[in-house]
Amino acid sequence: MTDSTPRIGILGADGRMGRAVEAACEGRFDVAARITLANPDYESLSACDVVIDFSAASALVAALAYLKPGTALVSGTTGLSDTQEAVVSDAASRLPLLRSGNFSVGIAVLSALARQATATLGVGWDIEILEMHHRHKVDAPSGTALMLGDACAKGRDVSLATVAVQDRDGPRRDGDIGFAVLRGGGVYGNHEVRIVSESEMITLGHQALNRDVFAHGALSAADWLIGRAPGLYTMNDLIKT
Ligand SMILES: NC(=O)C1=CN([C@@H]2O[C@H](COP(=O)(O)OP(=O)(O)OC[C@H]3O[C@@H](n4cnc5c(N)ncnc54)[C@H](OP(=O)(O)O)[C@@H]3O)[C@@H](O)[C@H]2O)C=CC1
Ligand SMILES: O=C(O)C1=N[C@H](C(=O)O)C[C@H](O)C1
Repeated sequence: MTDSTPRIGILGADGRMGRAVEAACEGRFDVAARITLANPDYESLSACDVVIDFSAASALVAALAYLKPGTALVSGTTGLSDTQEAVVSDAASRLPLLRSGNFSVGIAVLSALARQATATLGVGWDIEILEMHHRHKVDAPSGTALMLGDACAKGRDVSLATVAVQDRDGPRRDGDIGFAVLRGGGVYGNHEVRIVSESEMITLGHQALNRDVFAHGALSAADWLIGRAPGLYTMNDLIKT
């Protein structure tokens, strides 16, 4: 480590992702703060150049108050309420903030393909999004599934909120974007977008083969984000530069 090695804070450091991030920091980042539920020393975040968050919505919201203006924040936590989403988005007026429901490059590409496919195909095709994750996952549908749903909705020029069906208990309506959720075992994260007509079905899919893909993606985002102007950034900003 040198004096110029960026100082990083890990929010949710003892979690599955927090541990993967800490391991991936080796030789690249100086881990200056580790925030856990047992030791929530948020003050230590004020000494960091960048904070990586894979924790819980309440922890993310609590941490915001301790970040000095200009501290880069990379957040992957999913399952925020609308109110929590608004609080976090507001923080982008004083922090460079990059958020994504998925830090893999493969999902960024899948998302672009899903948008392109739904824009090209138009009406007459039904969209269903399937996801499977490990048995411990708290939120459903996953942040990634919602991102993919949003990409499909944008392809159709509609708002996802008006067409999303998360708990189907009746017939499908034209224009619905349906979500199906599976949980079990140790699955890192599988996602499929199915686009189906009366005669054919397109399946666009992605499987995460380990958790490191998310950790390395988040650290690439951290490298890119340090020193940028306050604002809300996404993986697309990183990929296109
Ligand atoms: N964007 C992406 O690419 C990815 C996003 N994620 C998301 O990241 C989040 C974390 O996932 P994962 O690591 O699997 O979950 P874990 O439950 O393994 O980790 C979360 C950690 O945060 C801790 N925590 C909870 N509340 C607080 C708090 N108030 N202060 C400090 N620490 C707290 C938990 O402590 P305790 O265990 O004691 O409850 C736990 O150690 C989820 O929202 C998940 O969806 C996950 C993978 C990739
Ligand atoms: O909780 C997880 O594990 C994951 N969560 C993210 C999500 O909600 O999409 C990303 C990835 O699929 C793993």
